[in-house]
Amino acid sequence: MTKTTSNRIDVVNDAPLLQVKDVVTSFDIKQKGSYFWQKPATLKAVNGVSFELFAGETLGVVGESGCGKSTLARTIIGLVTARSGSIKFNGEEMLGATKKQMRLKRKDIQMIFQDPLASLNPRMTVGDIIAEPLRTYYPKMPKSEVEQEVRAMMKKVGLLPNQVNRYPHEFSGGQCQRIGIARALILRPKLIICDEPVSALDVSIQAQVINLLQDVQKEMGLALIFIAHDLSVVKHISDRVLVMYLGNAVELGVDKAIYDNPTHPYTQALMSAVPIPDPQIERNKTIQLLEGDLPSPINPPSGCVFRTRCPIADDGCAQTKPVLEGTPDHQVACLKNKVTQLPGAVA
Ligand SMILES: Nc1ncnc2c1ncn2[C@@H]1O[C@H](COP(=O)(O)OP(=O)(O)OP(=O)(O)O)[C@@H](O)[C@H]1O
Repeated sequence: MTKTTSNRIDVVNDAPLLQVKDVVTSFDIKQKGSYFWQKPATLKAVNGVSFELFAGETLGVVGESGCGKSTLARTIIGLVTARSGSIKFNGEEMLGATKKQMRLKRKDIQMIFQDPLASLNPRMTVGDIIAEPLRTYYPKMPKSEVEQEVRAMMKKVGLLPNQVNRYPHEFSGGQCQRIGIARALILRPKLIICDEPVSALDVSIQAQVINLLQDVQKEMGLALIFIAHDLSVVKHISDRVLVMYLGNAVELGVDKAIYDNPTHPYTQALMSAVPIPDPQIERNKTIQLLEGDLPSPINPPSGCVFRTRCPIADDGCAQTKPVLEGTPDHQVACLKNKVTQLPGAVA
């Protein structure tokens, strides 16, 4: 796979399509062994995350399991409600929007899920699955037009239009993900949130699905939020990357800054595990292993949440919580390591 150049579309005034500011999403958790009169504990799955996304741009979101990537995605699309913060889409606030307002916005924001087969209704034909959003939002659209749209979309995503009456179980994992993509695209959204869209697929199929996403992104001017464990995949597809740890954004920057100059000790550890195509460099590199377990998000460490596993933390890191700071192209939330712009590191 070769890296494509940025798809970002410079819109009037360069206004962001999506503005996420200080978003906190928490869950009330009844702890094991607690009495019924005891208040549930609060688990902050997303703890004050902020970023902006522009039309046509791809933001990769990385971090180990349980760091809040999916909850962030589900909060943006409105499947869970944020406790506080602001999420603006096209300049309009989505938090606190009425159901009717939210329904209209949902037309422009779609989601693709990790398990392609499980995310499709097994009792519906592929044609009905892809057509469902059209029927919901345009109930008066003539049947023949719906059929035409569905067949055209199947073709666009590499499915045979004559498979329209088949059921999801008759398709491979990669084909099921194409069905999910067709369904997400049928309303011509502006943003697609892809939550680990290729993790469940064979490596050989992953590249096909990613290339398809990139092709439709270019053609339709889509913005993508791409959540993944595989940092190589994120590098290939992203214009910018957000690194999360225990519900917090610890580093945010253009892909070159994050991959060539990882600055937060957590990002450095993640990046050290990414395979390098040159066998000699790969053989000689040191993988930074993270000591200790991920702390419980119910009882996170004071100050910097990464300090309990950080090789460079000192007493000060327990006192002050770092915030993202740096340049527009590269920001880091660390009290010890600050962004240094390497000559030529950032385009
Ligand atoms: N509905 C829920 N109720 C209670 N806790 C939840 C809920 N959803 C997520 N969590 C908790 O929130 C934290 C973040 O979970 P989330 O699924 O967002 O992380 P993730 O980074 O997407 O992980 P993964 O990569 O494994 O999907 C975890 O501690 C998880 O247990």
